[in-house]
Amino acid sequence: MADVHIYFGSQSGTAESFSEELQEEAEKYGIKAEVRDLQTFTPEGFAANNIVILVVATYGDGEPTDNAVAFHRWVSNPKNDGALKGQRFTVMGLGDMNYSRFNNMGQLTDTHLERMGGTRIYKRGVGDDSQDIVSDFEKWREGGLWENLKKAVAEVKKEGRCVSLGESRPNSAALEKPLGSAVMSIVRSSAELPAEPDSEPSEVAARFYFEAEKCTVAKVRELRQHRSLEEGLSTMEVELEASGALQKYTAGGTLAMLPRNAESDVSAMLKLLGYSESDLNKKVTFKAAEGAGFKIKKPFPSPCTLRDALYLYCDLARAPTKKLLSALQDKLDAPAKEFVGKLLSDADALKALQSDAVCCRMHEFWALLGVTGGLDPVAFLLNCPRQRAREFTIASSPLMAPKRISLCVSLTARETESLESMAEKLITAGAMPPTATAAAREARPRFLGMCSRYISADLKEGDCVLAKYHSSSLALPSKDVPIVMVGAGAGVAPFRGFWDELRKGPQVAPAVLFFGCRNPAQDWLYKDEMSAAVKLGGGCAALARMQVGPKRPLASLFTAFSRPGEGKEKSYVQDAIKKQGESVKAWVQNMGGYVFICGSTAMGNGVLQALGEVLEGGPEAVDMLKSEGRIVAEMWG
Ligand SMILES: Cc1cc2nc3c(=O)[nH]c(=O)nc-3n(C[C@H](O)[C@H](O)[C@H](O)COP(=O)(O)O)c2cc1C
Repeated sequence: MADVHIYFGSQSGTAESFSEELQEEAEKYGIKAEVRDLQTFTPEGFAANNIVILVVATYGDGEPTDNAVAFHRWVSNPKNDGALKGQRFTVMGLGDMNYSRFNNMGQLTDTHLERMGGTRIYKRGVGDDSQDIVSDFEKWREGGLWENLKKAVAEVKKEGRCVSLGESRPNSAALEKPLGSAVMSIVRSSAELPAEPDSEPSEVAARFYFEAEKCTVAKVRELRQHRSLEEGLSTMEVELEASGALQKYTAGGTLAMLPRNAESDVSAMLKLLGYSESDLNKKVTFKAAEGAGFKIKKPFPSPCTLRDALYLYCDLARAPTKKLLSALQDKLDAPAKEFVGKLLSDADALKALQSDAVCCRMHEFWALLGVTGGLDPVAFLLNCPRQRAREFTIASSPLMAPKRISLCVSLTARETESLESMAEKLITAGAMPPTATAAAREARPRFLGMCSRYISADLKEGDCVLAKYHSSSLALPSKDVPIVMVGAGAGVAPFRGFWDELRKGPQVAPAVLFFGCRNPAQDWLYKDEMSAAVKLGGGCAALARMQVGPKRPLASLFTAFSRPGEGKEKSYVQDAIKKQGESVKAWVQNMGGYVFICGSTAMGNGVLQALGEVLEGGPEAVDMLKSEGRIVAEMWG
């Protein structure tokens, strides 16, 4: 039995990979650790552990990740008080400071474990994904975790747990063989494939592929008046046919969608793996290396084509991870093998390679290393970082469009940093050949976001994508109270769904929209629809009565343009809020209204600050309204 059990609650894989790092590092300290997915948690199995580390992320609005729901229910239940008597624990929580319930799960897990009788052996860690979550995790690990764990392990060995636990069985997940024991087949036709044994997803990130719905793209259109991919200017509306569980979607909810790698990344990777374009239709499957008889863990749904494996399930837009390098190292020729060995033993060099600012792509790394082919395809496909689904706020309402979900997606684009300084660091560390400097000087194309690039440049009507729906805190209240919506750019997405819902509903209290963009002639998204949703005559009752045609649900529209053109004064949505300060105060504080904010973090924080200036009670009033769920902000970037 392991000395320490590391459980993770993870949605997109960060908590899972941090747990794996802890397991690996524990070995250096002579501690036997084992990682477990909270999905496989059973009360008896969990309670039987002497020392546990919980690495848990927070999702939704302060909620557990999908794989931690059952665990969270169990630890929250006061009936289970005392069930963990004598267990030693520590918690690392992952979250994002932009959410009002920052790190809620880390905090609650820590409190519940103590309430249930556990003993905290080391302080709770707090990771903030809006800043540098990797450094937060490192600081927590290095601030005394290992000393305290060693002490706890020695105590347990000497004194035992000191509590009778009754009958307890280890978690069945621990008995399964690891993924490393799988082998891959790649053949021309499905008929040649060996039978696949029963299997399940290997990692949290891979679970999405098995659970998501396949949906057809019904429509793709540019929403900006001026589009230029070269300048990184594009905002697309995507309409997806809502299949299966997606038909239960709500306005303001979240849709996670899986992107595809760019063709150039796949072509370069095919060569490195010893394949060519003509192999893309070959079928790939996995089976256990030691023969049938136990379940294997699948990296992605198979049998599938090599095309899907490379385009959909592998993330080729990032540098290799430690896991992938370790898996490939043995089959590399010298000197690449030695360079990779050096890289694996040097945390700073690895960090430089994986820096978000540089964004070194998978094939760029191998080119700098001087490797042009011969990578082991089985090790690559099993261990390559998985492609993550990207989340978007839904821009439609099921009341108006029950079978179609719209998304509004702006292209993420920025100048790419050169690879040169990263290559120099790795050369100095002995983890790259000196020839890398010249190769690293070559110009690189502009950095484009993985999913927004795919949508802007590649997605077509009739394509099929994998998508999954999640509810969110952006939802209209059931009461008839004022609604203040504030969105800039693609941040208008949920409000398009909202004005459609308001059009169908009985709302009498005013609903107003503050909308911001750069230039009204170039990027005013949904301009016609938005204008057609606003009451005529600035809300004048007499004019409203005269109105014909569909209901106009918005009492007012306030616009702000940050680059309005020569001679015109620029303004931002926060300026418009301040200008309408008295009305905003009356809607929110006198009439019990709600404020919804959606868009970039900079814009959202500016709006929150402006609200702090116009509302009675200042920033404290804003905090109070946030905690009551009457100011809801969804921010990104
Ligand atoms: C849709 C969504 C909702 C989130 N909600 C919260 C939240 O309420 N509180 C919080 O602190 N962090 C929240 N986060 C941030 C995640 O907890 C954070 O990014 C974490 O590192 C993810 O870990 P994982 O990759 O293991 O799932 C949210 C992230 C997403 C994408």
